[in-house]
Amino acid sequence: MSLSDDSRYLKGGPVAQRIIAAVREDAAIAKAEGFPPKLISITVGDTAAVDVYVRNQRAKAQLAGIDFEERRFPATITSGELEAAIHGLNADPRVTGIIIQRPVPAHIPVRTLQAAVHPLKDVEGMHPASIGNIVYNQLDLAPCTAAASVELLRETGLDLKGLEVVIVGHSEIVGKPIAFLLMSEGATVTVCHHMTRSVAAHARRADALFVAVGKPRLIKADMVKPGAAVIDIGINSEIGPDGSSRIVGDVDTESVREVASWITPVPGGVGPITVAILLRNTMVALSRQRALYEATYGTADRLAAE
Ligand SMILES: NC(=O)C1=CN([C@@H]2O[C@H](COP(=O)(O)OP(=O)(O)OC[C@H]3O[C@@H](n4cnc5c(N)ncnc54)[C@H](OP(=O)(O)O)[C@@H]3O)[C@@H](O)[C@H]2O)C=CC1
Ligand SMILES: Nc1nc(=O)c2c([nH]1)NC[C@@H]1CN(c3ccc(C(=O)N[C@@H](CCC(=O)O)C(=O)O)cc3)C=[N+]21
Repeated sequence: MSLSDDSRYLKGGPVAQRIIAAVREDAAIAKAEGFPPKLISITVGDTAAVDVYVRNQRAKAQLAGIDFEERRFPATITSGELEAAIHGLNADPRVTGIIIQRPVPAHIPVRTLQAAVHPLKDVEGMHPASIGNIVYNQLDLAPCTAAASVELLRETGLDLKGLEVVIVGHSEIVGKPIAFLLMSEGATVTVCHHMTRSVAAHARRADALFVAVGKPRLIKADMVKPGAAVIDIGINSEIGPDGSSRIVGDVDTESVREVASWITPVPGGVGPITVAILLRNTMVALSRQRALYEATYGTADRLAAE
């Protein structure tokens, strides 16, 4: 059996395609009604994982009928200058959503930037006011990667209620929101990080293991419970044996696939769904903006109002 036919592989492509098809229909309707969706990506400096992400955002946005614009800023820019640029985008009625690609250079506090994005345009749900919603189980606009990872776990058909879940990595954009999303589904959640005494001891208990650290092959077969679902979120650029650059996750897929019942490939797992959810979130943001527009002008039809 070829690897791509192996049912142990939880592939992201079909899930992403489903989401993008629905976004495409919504976007076409919104456009016809005078509300074309537009997503702006802000990149500061250079990072390989960001380049892959932005390239795919552009391609899939085009497929879905969402305008996409990349704003690149040099690593030497000040936080104040970036905040001013974000405020300009907040005020621009043509802009539906703003995503700030992480990481940003060390001299810029990323939280200040995330808080500068207007919550109605916050398509990643990273504004402190937005991320609070997932604590209250309001889940329709969650951080994209976290939502994508949970979406892939659902593909296993496992009952999330009471499921033993272990998450390795507790960043505010991936690990922590996954924990909240799964708690709201009734899972029992353990979160590990670099101070955890034995990641292996926790990981071996997991029915579902999520890994978002950024270290190739951190998770080996002896850290995985037989029959578990392993969701590999890592996106790491590596130079392969033939000298060319390639993307690998955080899991030693070749050995872990012999133990796990399900495993997400990298590439082709969580990544494509992350992009699709970003586009879906852009449509959620647009519908919230339209609701406000309607409440303000008494019509949802911008063409009629102008
Ligand atoms: N597929 C996708 O859509 C996406 C993939 N990614 C990828 O996921 C990975 C993680 O991203 P992100 O969360 O932003 O990264 P961060 O660097 O922000 O977080 C990494 C986390 O891993 C923890 N950690 C570090 N070393 C260890 C260790 N040895 N054992 C256990 N935990 C450890 C850190 O803990 P502490 O803080 O305590 O040091 C931290 O919580 C990266 O490879 C990134 O490229 C990210 C976003 C989207
Ligand atoms: N604010 C912010 N949010 C993020 O979610 C975020 C970020 N910053 N910075 C960078 C990381 C990385 N990341 C990826 C998402 C999808 C793919 C992706 O589409 N990967 C495909 C394609 C790989 C390819 O084309 O080679 C795959 O895994 O199959 C990659 C990387 C999101 N991140």
